[in-house]
Amino acid sequence: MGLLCSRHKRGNQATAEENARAADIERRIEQETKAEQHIQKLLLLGAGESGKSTIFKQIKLLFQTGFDERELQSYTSVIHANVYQTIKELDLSEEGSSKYGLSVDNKEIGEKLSEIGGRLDYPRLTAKLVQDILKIWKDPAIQRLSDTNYIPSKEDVLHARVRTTGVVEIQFSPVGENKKSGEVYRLFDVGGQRNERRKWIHLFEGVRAVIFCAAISEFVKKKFEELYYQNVTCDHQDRVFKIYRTTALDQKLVKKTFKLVDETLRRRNLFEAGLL
Ligand SMILES: Nc1nc2c(ncn2[C@@H]2O[C@H](COP(=O)(O)OP(=O)(O)OP(=O)(O)O)[C@@H](O)[C@H]2O)c(=O)[nH]1
Ligand SMILES: [Mg+2]
Repeated sequence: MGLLCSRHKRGNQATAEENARAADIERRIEQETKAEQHIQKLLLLGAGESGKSTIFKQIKLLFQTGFDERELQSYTSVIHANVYQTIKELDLSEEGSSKYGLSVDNKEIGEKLSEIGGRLDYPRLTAKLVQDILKIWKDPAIQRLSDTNYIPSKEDVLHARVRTTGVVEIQFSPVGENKKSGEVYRLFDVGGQRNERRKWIHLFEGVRAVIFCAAISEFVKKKFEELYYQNVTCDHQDRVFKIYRTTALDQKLVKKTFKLVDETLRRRNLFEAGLL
């Protein structure tokens, strides 16, 4: 833009100015490229609902600014939508958690209603069914969410579910007990739906590590490892293959896991630089 605007100026002065500006832009691009080189890019991959965005949110909470009031509030509509979408899951979630699951007495009703909700033709609404619906409505898990003053907590946001479309990124430097790692990471969160693939595939080659989110059994882990080593090409021999088990909802565990990822990558960097 700046270069185009100065076109109307006449004489050497304008040219000198233009040259200076062009040099300045070039210097800035160079600086930015150099700075970019220090950033380690990490890509979160995995099927839909495998917890990629949950990890992304945890990283934001752990190593970045977290959620401000507005962001928390913006999740209210998501959480309310989740209630309608997942009344079924409310009764199946973790034992004893009255916040995210229906109370034990109401589980059976929850199951019955969600089964009815899934039918193609609904039965006539009887007095008994209305009573059941009222009971569910009064459950603390539901009441809490319908309070007019309700503002989602961090935990609620972690439990909230929105399908990701496109690519979302965050840049951070992990902080340990009392010090920063020194590494700067850029984490990419992408959609797990098949039709999202074309939006992130270009990132694949440029990333330092792929963090694969999946519920993985010992058997699948072995198979995965076998396949990886059978298929690794010369170009990717410097890629590290490691499996860490974590629960995306458990902040402490995610922090520990990320520290391990950070350590592995830092050691790898030193090794590649010939320092180790
Ligand atoms: N019980 C349980 N639920 C989890 C765990 N991790 C994530 N969830 C929940 O499962 C859902 C996962 O959703 P996301 O993190 O949005 O999944 P995603 O991989 O980003 O999905 P897409 O964006 O559609 O590709 C959320 O409702 C989470 O709260 C976990 O370890 N245990
Ligand atoms: Mg997602």
